Amino acid sequence: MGFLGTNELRQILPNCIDKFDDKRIDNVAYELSLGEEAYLTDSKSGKKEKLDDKNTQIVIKSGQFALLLTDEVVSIPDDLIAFISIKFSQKIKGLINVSGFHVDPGFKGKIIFSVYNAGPTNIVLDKGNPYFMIWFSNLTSSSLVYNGKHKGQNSISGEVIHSLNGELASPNVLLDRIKSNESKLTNFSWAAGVIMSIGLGLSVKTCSDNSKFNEGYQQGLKERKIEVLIDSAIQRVDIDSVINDRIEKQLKQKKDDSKK
Ligand SMILES: Nc1ccn([C@H]2C[C@H](O)[C@@H](COP(=O)(O)OP(=O)(O)OP(=O)(O)O)O2)c(=O)n1
Repeated sequence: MGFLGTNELRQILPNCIDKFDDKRIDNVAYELSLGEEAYLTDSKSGKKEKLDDKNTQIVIKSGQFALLLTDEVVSIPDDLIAFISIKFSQKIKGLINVSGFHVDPGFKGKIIFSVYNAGPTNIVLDKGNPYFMIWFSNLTSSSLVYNGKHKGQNSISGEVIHSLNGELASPNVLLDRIKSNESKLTNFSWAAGVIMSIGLGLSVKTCSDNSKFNEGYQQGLKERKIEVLIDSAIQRVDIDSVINDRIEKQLKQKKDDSKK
């Protein structure tokens, strides 16, 4: 088993790649480009993107997955196996090839790359640009040829998209949630602070009202005690003797007056 070199690629690839272009041979690899379909996991519509002359770009946001369909239909000869990857210029930005790395002998169809943006920034890809690489290797003996469900694949199937549906706990989504929870917590702290201040003010006022009431009550109690004391003192004085005393004084006065 050995990888095919540049000259061997030039000989066999015109029969293996439907849109073969000699300029796409890159040493011992061939460059594959982004085709007409892509699916982004943060798609609002939940549908795949159709790329054409007007809609030429996709943006894979940081922390998002995407499915990318190649422009080329690849036909692997029965006596070869191929290996696929993403070019370094995209990898360095954080684009990771999550999907399989091999293409079976006898496979024919477009390749679907499942990728993840593990980088800190959005990654922009253009239709028709070469982002992928494929290497070919011969086998040491003959093998079974591929006859599975991906045979003849020409688009990103609903089944494949469905497998990526659901909530994606990407770092960016989590970061957004943390930020939103932080701002909710700040608002809650403000509201709690305001409520606590109002409560504190009310309880201080209630305490002061209570102490004023107590003061008034004690003062009233004192005055009432004094009234009771005065009343009892008055009651103790003998009213009759006072009246008698006055009558006697007046009688004596009259007597004195008549003598005169
Ligand atoms: N990123 C990739 C990787 C592989 N393939 C194609 C080429 C392979 O020959 C074929 C089957 O690969 P696997 O066996 O790894 O995939 P599955 O297990 O999904 O398919 P199957 O059930 O047919 O084995 O899928 C593809 O289109 N895109």
